Amino acid sequence: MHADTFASALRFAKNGQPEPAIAAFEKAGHLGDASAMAELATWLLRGDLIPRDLSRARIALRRAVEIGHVDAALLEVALTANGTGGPCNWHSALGLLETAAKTDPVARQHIEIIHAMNLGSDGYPRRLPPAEVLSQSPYVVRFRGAVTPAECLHIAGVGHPLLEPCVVVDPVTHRPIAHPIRTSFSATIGPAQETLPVAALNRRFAALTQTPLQNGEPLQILKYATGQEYKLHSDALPGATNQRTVTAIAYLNDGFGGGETDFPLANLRIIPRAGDIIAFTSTGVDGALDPLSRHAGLPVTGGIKWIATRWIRQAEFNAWISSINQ
Ligand SMILES: O=C(O)CCC(=O)C(=O)O
Ligand SMILES: [Fe+2]
Repeated sequence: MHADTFASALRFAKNGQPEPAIAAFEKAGHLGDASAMAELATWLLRGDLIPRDLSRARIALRRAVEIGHVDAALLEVALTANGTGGPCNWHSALGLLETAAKTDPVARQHIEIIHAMNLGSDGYPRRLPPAEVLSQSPYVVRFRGAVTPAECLHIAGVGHPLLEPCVVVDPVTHRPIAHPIRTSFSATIGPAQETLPVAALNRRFAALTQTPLQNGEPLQILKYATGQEYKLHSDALPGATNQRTVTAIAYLNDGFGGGETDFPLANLRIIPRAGDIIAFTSTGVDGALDPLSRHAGLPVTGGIKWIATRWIRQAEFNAWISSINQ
C-alpha cells in the first residue's frame, strides 16, 4: 500500500472523519491496491480508528481477495464460517478456502485437515464418538479419540503465536501480575483468527455437548509448563447474566507428568490423553451454580501440557462485544 494512502486515512480517522478515511482506502482499492482494501477491512473490524462495521468489513475484504490478497482470503474464510458481518455459511467458507488453496500452501494444508474430517455440508461431524459418563453430579462425560493427532497439532499451532501469560492487573500498582488462579499461558482464538479446522472443531464441541454453536466463547488454548496449574475453580461466572453452563476440554497432547483434571468434590481425576475430549456442566438442572463442578488442572510435574477449552454459555455469546460478564 502506498504510504500516502495510509497517512491520509489515518489523518481523517484521527480528525473524527471516518467516511473520508474509508474513501482514501477505497480510492486506492479501485486502482488495484489489495493491501489498502485489506487494511480497510481490518479497521472496520477493529472499530478503534473508525466505527466498527462488520458487514462493511466483509465487503472490503471481498474486494481485497478479488484483487489478490492472500492473507485476506483466510480472514474471509474465518468470518464466513462464523457468521461475522453476514450469514454463517460453511459451504461458502469451504469454497473460498478451496479457491485460496490453489495458490496458498497454508490454505491447502487447512483443506487437507478438513477433508480428513468426515463433515456434513454444514461443517458438523457426520459421526460422533460414544460418550462415556464419568460422573452424574456434576455431569462429566468423556469422548475418547475425538480429535486426531493432526487436528491437535493444528489447534496448538494456531494458538501458539497468540499465547500470553495469564495475568491480572494489580489494583494498586496497575501492573500486570501473575494470575492467582491460573499460572499457565493462554490464547484466545477470536473470530478473526479461526481457521476452518478450528471452526469445524467448534462445531464438533457444539455437537458433542448438544449446545448451539453461537453459545460458545472463542476457543481458548492453554499451555502449562512444568510447575504451572489451574487452581480449584468454577467455570461459571458469579453474577453473569449469560452464564457459562457447559465446558468442553480437548487434550492436545500427553506424555507429561501430572496435569490431571481434578474434580475433588466428585472424587474424579481425569488423566489427560491426547485426542480425548471431556465435557461437564457447571450449573445444575435448576440453573444454579453447581459447587460439585469445581475443578482444577493439577500442577504439571514434568513436560508441557496443551489443552483447548470451549466455555459455553446458556445463550448466544457475541465475541465482538467480548465482555466476559455478558
Ligand atoms: O487444565 C485442566 O485440566 C483444566 C482446565 C480448566 O479448568 C478450564 O480450562 O476451565
Ligand atoms: Fe475450568
